[in-house]
Amino acid sequence: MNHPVDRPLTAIHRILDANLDRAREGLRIVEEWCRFGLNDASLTAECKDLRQHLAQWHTADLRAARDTPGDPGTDLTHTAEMERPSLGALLQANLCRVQEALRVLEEYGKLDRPEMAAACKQLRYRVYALDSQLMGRSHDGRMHKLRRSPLYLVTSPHEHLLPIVEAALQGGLSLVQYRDKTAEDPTRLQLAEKLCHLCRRYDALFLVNDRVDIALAVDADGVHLGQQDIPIALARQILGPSRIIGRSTTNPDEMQRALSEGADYIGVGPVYETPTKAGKAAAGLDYVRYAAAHSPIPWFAIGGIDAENLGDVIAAGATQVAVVRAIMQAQQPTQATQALLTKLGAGA
Ligand SMILES: Cc1ncc(COP(=O)(O)OP(=O)(O)O)c(N)n1
Ligand SMILES: Cc1nc(C(=O)O)sc1CCOP(=O)(O)O
Ligand SMILES: [Mg+2]
Repeated sequence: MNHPVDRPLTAIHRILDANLDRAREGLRIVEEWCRFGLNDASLTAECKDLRQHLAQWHTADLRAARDTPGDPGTDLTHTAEMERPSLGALLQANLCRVQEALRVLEEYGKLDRPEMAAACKQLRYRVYALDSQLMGRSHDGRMHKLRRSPLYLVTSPHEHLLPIVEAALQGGLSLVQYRDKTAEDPTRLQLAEKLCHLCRRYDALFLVNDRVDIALAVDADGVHLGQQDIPIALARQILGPSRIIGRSTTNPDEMQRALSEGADYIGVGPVYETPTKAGKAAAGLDYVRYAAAHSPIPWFAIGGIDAENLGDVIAAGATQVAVVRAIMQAQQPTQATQALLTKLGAGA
């Protein structure tokens, strides 16, 4: 065996050659999903541009250093590479591969071609941004965000709807549902689109109440369906596998059905009677305790919850709550959001 210090430049060239290939292959795999799975022109263009930037550095001298038969690593395969339990896992593995390859190019590039090393550092930051954009939109990525959202704002119609939601986002909110039971469809569509963009800017999830068609039209992260809305399986068929579907439940039977139908999360309520949903009897804290003991999926206590009674809801076992008036009617939505988040143990 030749010691690498005997021929360091050839070895470095082999490392650069292999990692330029590795990074581009990983990008191509991600690009195919952006193009054919998501139909997303801008993510597809970003992957392609990254690949083309890398191609510029893959010069003939690096290719000439390749020695595949003499490479002891070609037979080494980790079992994790043979198993991809989900699309999310496949994309994540390839994004990690690209990031690792870029880091290798950056480090070894410093020894031989510093300009390429500096360029690869910038490309790595772009891949991180791609990662968060893309994984934020897979089912795994969306569910990860949902689990990390202790507070869920369900909106009500308001002349200052967008500024209120933005104020709440500034207070740390990361999950929003557009709920409007009375507006005409063109208004709903327009508001849903604006809210969706706003939420994206703050890296928050955006769901639409009741309306699968509007959720799809604005490319929302999901939909919330009540007991009177369409079956979850049908919504899944329309929305595809990556979006979140929530279901309202008021008692253990409804919870059980929501679970067997494949809900991603459930609403648990109304905890207290509320004018926002007038006429619906309270399910009470007993049902919150039941959910705490039995729900295997994320669940949000909802109905009449405010800063005053939140402590009781938390004491009954809730770690995630949904509110309408406590934010929509607050004098200062940013501070109201922060106060609720602090009580939920997630304040700034
Ligand atoms: C998080 C959350 N939970 C429950 C509901 C209520 O949904 P639904 O029973 O369909 O009633 P409407 O909101 O459509 O009046 C919800 N929207 N969000
Ligand atoms: C929209 C909604 N759904 C409920 C349910 O129990 O399913 S309670 C509710 C209204 C919650 O509004 P507020 O926070 O203003 O009381
Ligand atoms: Mg509904």
